[in-house]
Amino acid sequence: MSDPVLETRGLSKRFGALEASKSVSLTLCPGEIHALIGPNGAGKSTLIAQIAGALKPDNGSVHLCGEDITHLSTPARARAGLARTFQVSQLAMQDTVLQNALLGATATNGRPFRLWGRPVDTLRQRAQAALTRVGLAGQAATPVSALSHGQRRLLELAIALTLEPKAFLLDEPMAGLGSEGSQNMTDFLATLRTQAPILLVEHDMDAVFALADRISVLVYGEVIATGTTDEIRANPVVREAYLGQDA
Ligand SMILES: Nc1ncnc2c1ncn2[C@@H]1O[C@H](COP(=O)(O)OP(=O)(O)OP(=O)(O)O)[C@@H](O)[C@H]1O
Repeated sequence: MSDPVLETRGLSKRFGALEASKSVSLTLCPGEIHALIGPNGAGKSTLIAQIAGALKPDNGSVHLCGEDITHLSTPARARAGLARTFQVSQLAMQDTVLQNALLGATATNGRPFRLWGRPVDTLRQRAQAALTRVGLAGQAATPVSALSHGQRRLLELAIALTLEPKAFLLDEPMAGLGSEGSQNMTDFLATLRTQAPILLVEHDMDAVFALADRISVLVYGEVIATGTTDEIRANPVVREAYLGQDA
């Protein structure tokens, strides 16, 4: 297998007596979608926060394209090519779709709102290209508050795209979407992997099993299994701990 784009080595995090991450080692390889699943409270968001730089691990390290990025801040990791979308929407509701996308593009400058060093037109083109990619080019002048929930999720992905990422961290992109919205998002993510590999945290098992090349199962902060969709479906420990007998 080729070298991983993103790798965690022995990430550990405690909240008091609770071990929310127990020496988690994962890889994300070029072109793949690696899904991270597990019951509520298993530690998925805690792990994503450590990878994105929002939470400092007690032990372990995070590597992007072979570089140790554990010491970098969240914005520095984003500039290095780690694009994260959030479980809870963080869009600027009163601003337009294009303004929100531009914010993502300017963030790669390291100097939000100060566009020295990079022509504004280039940033605008990059933002517009990302909106076209997610199908929101026609809504560029629309305030975010007027978008549907599904469109807002797509805008979050457009902002991630403006970072020209090396890897995507997607935390529950299907959350709050109806079945049609989930299907649209599933179709979109299937195309997105050609741009950069995706570490996908998701509760929607239909989407996970449709999209993932590999799945890791987290239970009580520990990866209890990693494998292909067929291997995970057939794993008796996973069925017992999470998927149930019907999977
Ligand atoms: N800042 C914190 N302080 C104390 N405990 C925390 C903190 N953040 C998370 N936890 C605890 O760590 C455990 C893992 O939480 P986490 O949110 O990472 O799980 P999760 O798998 O993402 O859950 P969900 O699927 O419900 O989003 C939980 O028991 C949670 O209560």
